[in-house]
Amino acid sequence: MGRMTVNPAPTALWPAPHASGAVDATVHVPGSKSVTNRALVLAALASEPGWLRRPLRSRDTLLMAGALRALGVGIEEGVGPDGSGESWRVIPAALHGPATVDVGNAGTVMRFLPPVAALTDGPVRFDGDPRSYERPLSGVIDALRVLGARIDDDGRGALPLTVHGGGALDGGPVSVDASSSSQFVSALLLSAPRFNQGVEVRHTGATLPSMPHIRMTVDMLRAVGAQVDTPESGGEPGVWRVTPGALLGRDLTVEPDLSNAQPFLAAALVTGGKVVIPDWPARTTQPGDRLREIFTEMGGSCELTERGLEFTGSGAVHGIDVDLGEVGELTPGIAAVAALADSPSTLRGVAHLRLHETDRLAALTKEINELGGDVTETADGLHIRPRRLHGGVFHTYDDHRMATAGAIIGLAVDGVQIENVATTAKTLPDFPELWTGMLGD
Ligand SMILES: O=C(O)C1=C[C@@H](OP(=O)(O)O)[C@@H](O)[C@H](O)C1
Ligand SMILES: C=C(OP(=O)(O)O)C(=O)O
Repeated sequence: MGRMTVNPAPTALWPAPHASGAVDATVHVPGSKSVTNRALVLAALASEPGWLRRPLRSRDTLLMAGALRALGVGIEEGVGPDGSGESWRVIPAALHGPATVDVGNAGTVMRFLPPVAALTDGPVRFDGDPRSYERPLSGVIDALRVLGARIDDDGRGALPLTVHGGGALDGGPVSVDASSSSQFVSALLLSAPRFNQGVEVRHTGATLPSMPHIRMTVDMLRAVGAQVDTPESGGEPGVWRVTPGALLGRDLTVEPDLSNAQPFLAAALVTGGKVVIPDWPARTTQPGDRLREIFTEMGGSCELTERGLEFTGSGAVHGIDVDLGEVGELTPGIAAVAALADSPSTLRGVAHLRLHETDRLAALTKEINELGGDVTETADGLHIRPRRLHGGVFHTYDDHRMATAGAIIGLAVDGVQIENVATTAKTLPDFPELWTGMLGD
């Protein structure tokens, strides 16, 4: 079992609202973290300014924007060309060091930015939350060294570290074991159009999690004019190639974060109610789109209409046996629903979650069991046998998805208190307001 990160500061307890009946609400979910942070990097590396509309403003994306600004990129508040508000104008500029980057505990910032830093003309120091020192990064560090970068770290292949930008990077072929995080592959691909020789990334590990997130990287690169060859476009299995070339400045509207839609859909499922999520994309690479299928198997039904995704619970919640390797970030919310189901569940393919914001397998097991549940860890996931749960404190370990998982359980179980609900600010700062708004609708 891995180590759970514990916030040493005493933090407030949030009484998770108990649902008195079936929810019936429309919830506007803010923009996708994964899309916003990729769009910021690509816009910063482009050869002309671009627009980002309805960007997510959360801890992870503000850290990304702050880091790019520290490297010289202009990111201004603005009104988009169509007059809509809530936009960022990204103005690329020569990338400079020295600079300091705070990654917080954002996987996207700690993995996507070292390749960008290698293109600057000076030292860029990376630091972050204590947990960021424990999260895997060696795939990015080792690969960048092979591609020509100079990096000082303390020998652990992790944060903190300094990338000594040389004004350019050779690029070329590189092998990486991305079995601990798909973000290693995404990181190398995102900056590769700016490497002298582009990149050829060959994944060498036995497994590769979160493929939809790699597809998101490829799609977004292509949308700004990059040439990318992938295993899916007829290339070799496990090999991605990016050709060097200039990137376009685009006008991109960010989709709602479908993984952050999860607790609201779960609310419809566990209360036998209905939730509508406006602007659910008809086609997307976001892993949260798989919820339509997973939560249907668990007892709900859904329909994409002109109002958005209309999701309805039947009143029954069923267990599920599912491999979540492609959609690991959905695991905490699925585990919460599974703990309230009428039959056991097996969640598989997510061993790498032990190195996410916290050890999510250990944290879910401990917190659900402390409310009276019966969860056991397996080598790559969880067995969940539903039991009658009781109230108590649900600890979050600085993990936004633990907080939302606890809130789902609180809908059905009286007296659940979430410790440090404010940790949802990592990707969804408005969570408590959206949650109580949904219940009051
Ligand atoms: O590239 C991305 O935006 C992400 C990739 C996934 O990371 P891992 O492959 O490390 O699980 C996912 O869990 C994370 O929330 C976001
Ligand atoms: C794993 C996650 O985040 P990160 O981008 O920090 O890896 C997550 O949001 O579930």
